[in-house]
Amino acid sequence: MRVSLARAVYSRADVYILDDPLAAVDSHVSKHIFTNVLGPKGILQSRARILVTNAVQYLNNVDNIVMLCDGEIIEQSSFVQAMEKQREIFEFIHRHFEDAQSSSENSSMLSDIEYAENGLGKIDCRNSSQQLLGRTDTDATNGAAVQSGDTTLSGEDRQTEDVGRIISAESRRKGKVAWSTYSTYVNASGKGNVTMLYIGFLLAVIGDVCANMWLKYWSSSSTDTSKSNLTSTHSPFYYLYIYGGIGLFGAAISLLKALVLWTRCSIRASTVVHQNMLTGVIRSPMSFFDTTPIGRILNRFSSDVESCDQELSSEISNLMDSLAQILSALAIIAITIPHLLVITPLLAYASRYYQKLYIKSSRELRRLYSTTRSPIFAQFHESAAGITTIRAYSQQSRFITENEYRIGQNIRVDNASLLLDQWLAMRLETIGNFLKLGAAVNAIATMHRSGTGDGSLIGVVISSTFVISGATNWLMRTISDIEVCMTHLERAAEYAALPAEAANIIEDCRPKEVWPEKGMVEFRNYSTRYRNGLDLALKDMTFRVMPRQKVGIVGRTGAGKSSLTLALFRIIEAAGGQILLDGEDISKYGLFDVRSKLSIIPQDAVLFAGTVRENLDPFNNYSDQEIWRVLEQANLAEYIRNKHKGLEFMVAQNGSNFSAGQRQLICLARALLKHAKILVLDEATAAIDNTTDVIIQQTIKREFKDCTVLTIAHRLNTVIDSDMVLVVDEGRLAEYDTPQNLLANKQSIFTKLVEEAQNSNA
Ligand SMILES: Nc1ncnc2c1ncn2[C@@H]1O[C@H](COP(=O)(O)OP(=O)(O)OP(=O)(O)O)[C@@H](O)[C@H]1O
Repeated sequence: MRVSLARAVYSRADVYILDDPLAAVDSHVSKHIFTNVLGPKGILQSRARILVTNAVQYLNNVDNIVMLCDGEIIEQSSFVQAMEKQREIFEFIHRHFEDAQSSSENSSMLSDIEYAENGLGKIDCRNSSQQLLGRTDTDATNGAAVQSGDTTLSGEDRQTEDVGRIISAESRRKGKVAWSTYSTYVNASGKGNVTMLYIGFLLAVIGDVCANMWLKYWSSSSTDTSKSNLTSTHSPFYYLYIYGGIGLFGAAISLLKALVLWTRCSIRASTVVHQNMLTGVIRSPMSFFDTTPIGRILNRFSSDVESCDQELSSEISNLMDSLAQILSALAIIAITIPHLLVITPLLAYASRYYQKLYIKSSRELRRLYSTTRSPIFAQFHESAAGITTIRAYSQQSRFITENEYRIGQNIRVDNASLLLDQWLAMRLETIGNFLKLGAAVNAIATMHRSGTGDGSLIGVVISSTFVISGATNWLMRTISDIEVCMTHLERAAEYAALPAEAANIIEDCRPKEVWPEKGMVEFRNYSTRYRNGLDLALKDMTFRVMPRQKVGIVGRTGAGKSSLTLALFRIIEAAGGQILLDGEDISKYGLFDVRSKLSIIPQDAVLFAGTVRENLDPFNNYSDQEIWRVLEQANLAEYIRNKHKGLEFMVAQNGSNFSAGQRQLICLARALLKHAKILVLDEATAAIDNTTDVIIQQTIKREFKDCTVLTIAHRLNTVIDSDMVLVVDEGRLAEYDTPQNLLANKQSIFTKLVEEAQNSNA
């Protein structure tokens, strides 16, 4: 968020629209942002600012407040007017402070600890608006303090960004395609299918030779009879029928070959290659997705797979056809004028020489073509995803230029490939012409020697040399194209062999159905990092959460709170130490067994394209009644009911037809439905207004009273009545105690966080 904000600030626009920039940051940072950037004395003071926010505490510092309800503006006024009129805005602000106070009052901590003693000053909801009205803006000292605090934060941030931006360069192999890639394709096609194809190929060669030899026999028998003035013993239909029969045989073989190739080998190979690739990517650890742009993955799944789907099979078909033509023509020459074969090795050698030169460049060019395509996909994906930002900053021309540049780079490679094709074609044509010349000279010499010469024989030989010339040309290109296509298969196979996460299920070591029965969570000297080469995100953490305890996890932005939950789900694996659930080390179980036992409402709530029902219950395990019950509990039932189609209402891709808050509520409903023994709430209500938040908090308390709940929160009021509070600081466990004890210690980080929250609310 801070990076987006910085980008916005430096765009120097006239109007700034800031969509809840304070939602996912702690109170310290949010106050800093408001004071130094968005507020009346901030950097943007001379610019028009439209701030979309739930952060009610800043409303007295804005010029105009617009309140929306059900898509309509229900009130619009300055803060002072709104307080005087005491209508919707007043009610909303009032409710916010009432809720804040009631959640504070609910907490045992607040009843035990004298707030006044800590110098925090209780918020009086009756006076809240007056407090807001009378509040002077952040003074210079405060601002300075915040600023000094942020210097460290910016430092951290820069460091984080540097690391976060590391995108691994796309690998590009060099040299020959390994034989293992060919065998991968043969195995994917199915060995039985390949054998059938091979037999079909041999039969096609035999059919071709027979057809040509029959033609020769036919024409020579008519020459013989005319020479000896005899009538042929067979009618022309005899020859024609047999020739037709051979032709039919050839056609049947071709059909069989095509069927085997296209309906068995090709489809099977494509399915297997795609499936393996998909499995490889889906099973990849998070570090892969962190370092691989989505466009690169899309490129492999589109153009590389397309090449396996379409090009490769048609090239194999071409290869078989041209090879069959060459072999049958060679067989005819060998039977008729064998000494002509002497020149064929020479010509074959010359063709192969040029083909080898060609393939070296062509293969690398194709690899380069594939790697220069990925940035086009990546940039296109990035542009489509950030279209609103691009338009808002009028950066269309920059993105178009960049797109053109990337396409240009790709076309340059394509152009070089086309030129290379012409280079090869010219050389192969010349070689073919030498063969034709050799055959013609040979025929004339033979006729000259014998004085007569067998016309039919010479005709067959010359036509065979024409076939050899054309087919050799075609064969050389096809061999090259197959190798080039194999570079795509090589790329696909590379994704199929990506390093995978731990096994989903370890058959020899599966937890009991009821595990974790109690819900005890224990971290023992646990450390983790996002990937090799990065600093530890969590360092030597040791703590224990007792069954049914409610633990609030707090800390500054970037302290490591979310990493803690990722570690629990084994999204990132341990660099040292252990995590135990009910005393069992989670690393010994398969990932499915661990993850299916936990529930999470994540910071970025994820919804999938499909119906509301599918999003809540993808495996169809629950009845409609149960689903409505959890929707009711999540305060969403009315909204979904109003959608007419109810549970069948379609959720758009990424849940884009739901607001951020509603997406979180659907995740809450999902967790309520699953009702796992351990629930993790990662800023689960960051995008939800305070009143709904209070309802949700009550629901969670009621419904998960028998469960262990770990709550990560920036709004401290949501964790202040937890059984325990765990403070994370720079990846370390800084404090772990009851909120009462932590607040009793004026030096504790938790006390400071609460003070900051109170200050920003005051
Ligand atoms: N995918 C990632 N790759 C590399 N480093 C990461 C990644 N995600 C987080 N980090 C780093 O790990 C550290 C802890 O981040 P984490 O997201 O756990 O913090 P947090 O306390 O949850 O922050 P916030 O309150 O903003 O959500 C930070 O230094 C962050 O830069």
